[in-house]
Parts: sequence; structure tokens; C-alpha cells
Amino acid sequence: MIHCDGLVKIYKTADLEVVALQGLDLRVEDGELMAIIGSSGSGKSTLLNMLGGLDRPSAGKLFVDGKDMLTMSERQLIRYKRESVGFVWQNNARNLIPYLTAQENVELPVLLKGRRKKERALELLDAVGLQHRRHNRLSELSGGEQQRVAIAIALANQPRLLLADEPTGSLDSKTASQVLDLFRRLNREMGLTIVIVTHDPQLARKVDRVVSIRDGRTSSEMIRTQADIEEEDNIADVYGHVEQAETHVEYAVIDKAGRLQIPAAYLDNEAFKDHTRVKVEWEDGRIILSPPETAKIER
Ligand SMILES: Nc1ncnc2c1ncn2[C@@H]1O[C@H](COP(=O)(O)OP(=O)(O)OP(=O)(O)O)[C@@H](O)[C@H]1O
Repeated sequence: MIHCDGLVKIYKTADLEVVALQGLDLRVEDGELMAIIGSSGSGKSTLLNMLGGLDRPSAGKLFVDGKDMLTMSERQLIRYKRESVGFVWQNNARNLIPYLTAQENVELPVLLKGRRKKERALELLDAVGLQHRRHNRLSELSGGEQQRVAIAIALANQPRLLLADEPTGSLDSKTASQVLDLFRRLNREMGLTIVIVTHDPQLARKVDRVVSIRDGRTSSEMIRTQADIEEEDNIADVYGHVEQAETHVEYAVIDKAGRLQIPAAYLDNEAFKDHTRVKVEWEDGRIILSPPETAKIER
């Protein structure tokens, strides 16, 4: 679904150039549910905007659903945004009109007419479990319900790809968890490919794969193991919490030049802190990284 190779995005302002993506590689398969995490300013939203056709990459390769996002004409881009991709944002105001009912909000983007438009809106509200609230104005719905309306709207024209930017950012943890369950259901039942951008590492346990971005590049990946998918319901504790380490295996990404980014959390460990080198050894088919034996030096 997504094939991104050496993607670069440079923002030019009057006297400054910001390199937001510096050669990012990413592949997302059809029907995947995955998350992109990274600290503030790492380039997550920039990537999402490129994937959604809201902005153009500066260089590199980006194919989404077989379409070349660098060479697409303006007309093709408008069509792509309307038909191939759906968006969900953290801020509901960006998607919804408060004085209209849930149903009226969902009808707005549906490209059908008359009775079929209404039927489609009801179908969508049903898909997100909100048929019973269809006559309520948006202002009468809770944050989680509003977010579900936003998801119904994003699905209006049957996109193959759903992009969500901090979709649970303004929700409490229980409501956030329900919204994520909905994403999982839509992914499984409709085969929808879903990419969620978030700050929240806890979200990792809800998705199959989590890609970390650091300084505009992919740095590591966490992949949920098959056994964990099957046992998923058994390994949650009484509060529904699941330890991330139990469900995912972490991979560091090696780029084409053989560069490897070690996840920051490992390097924050006392043993590695303040070193600018690590000792590299080969042992029994493993590459072992350890702190240098000498005193802290090497700057
Ligand atoms: N329109 C823009 N013009 C200039 N610089 C921009 C623009 N949009 C983003 N940037 C810069 O690009 C870099 C990446 O920003 P981006 O918004 O993609 O990060 P992010 O990981 O989504 O951050 P956050 O989690 O805070 O939303 C930042 O240094 C940011 O200041």
C-alpha cells in the first residue's frame, strides 16, 4: 500500500530551510494496522501529510496505492484525497460541524444523492456503533463519540487507506482504548489499511507494528509476534494493561549505507551514557554492542 524510499521534505521559509524528512524509508502492506511514533518535531505529521497528498515531498520516492505522489497532477491529487484516503485528526473541530446532527455531519462528504446518501450515512454510523445517536447534535456527544463520527466521515467514500494524526490525543485512556478497538475492528472487518501517528507508546500494544521516527528517518520497529496475537486476550492484566515487551519484538532499522540507530532508551542507560562509541563484537551469530572498556573519553 505504501512504498516510501529515501523520502525528503524540506520546508523553506523566508530565511530558513527545515529538513523535516531526511531520507525516510517505509513500507506498509495492504491491510496493515500500524503506528508511527516519535518525539515532537521528528517528522510524523510531515510524513502523514505526504501520505495523504496534503503536501508534496521534495525528493525521494513515494508510492501510495500504486500512485506516484511526486509526479501526480493537481487533478489526480484532488481525486486521490477525495476517494483513496480518509483522515482522522486529534482536533474534532477540523472534521465536524457542532450544530449539525451526527447523521447530517456524516452525510456531508458522501458523494451519493438522495436516499442512497442517507442509507450510506446510516451504514457508516452503524459501522462505528453510533446509529442510536444519529439525531444528536455533535455538541451533545462525548469526545469519544465525536471521534467515532469523525471516523465515520473519514470512511464516507470507502477509502483503502485511513490516516489518523493523534486520534486519541484529547481523549481519556478508557475512551482512547475504545477508539483504538474500533480501528482494529475496521482493519479486520473491512481490510482497511490504517496508519496512526501518535506520541503515545502505550498505543503500541494495540497495533501489529510500530515504527519509530527520529530526526526525519525510520529508526526502529516493534513487531507484534503471532503467538501474542492469538493470546492477546489472555495476557492483559486486570486493568487491561499489557506489557509492551510481552507483545512485541523490537527491531532496529539498518539503512542502505549500513547505518543503524540504536533506540534512545537503550543509550540512556548508565553504562552507555556519555559515550560516543560502543564496542562491537561478533559472537555465535550475534552482533554484541557493549560499553567501551576504557574510561569515558572519545570526544
Ligand atoms: N509548514 C512548515 N514550515 C516550516 N517548518 C515546518 C512546517 N511543518 C513542520 N515543520 C518543521 O518540520 C519538522 C517536523 O515537524 P512535524 O510536524 O512533522 O513533527 P511531528 O513529529 O509531527 O511533531 P509533533 O509530534 O510535535 O506534531 C519540525 O522541525 C517542524 O518545525
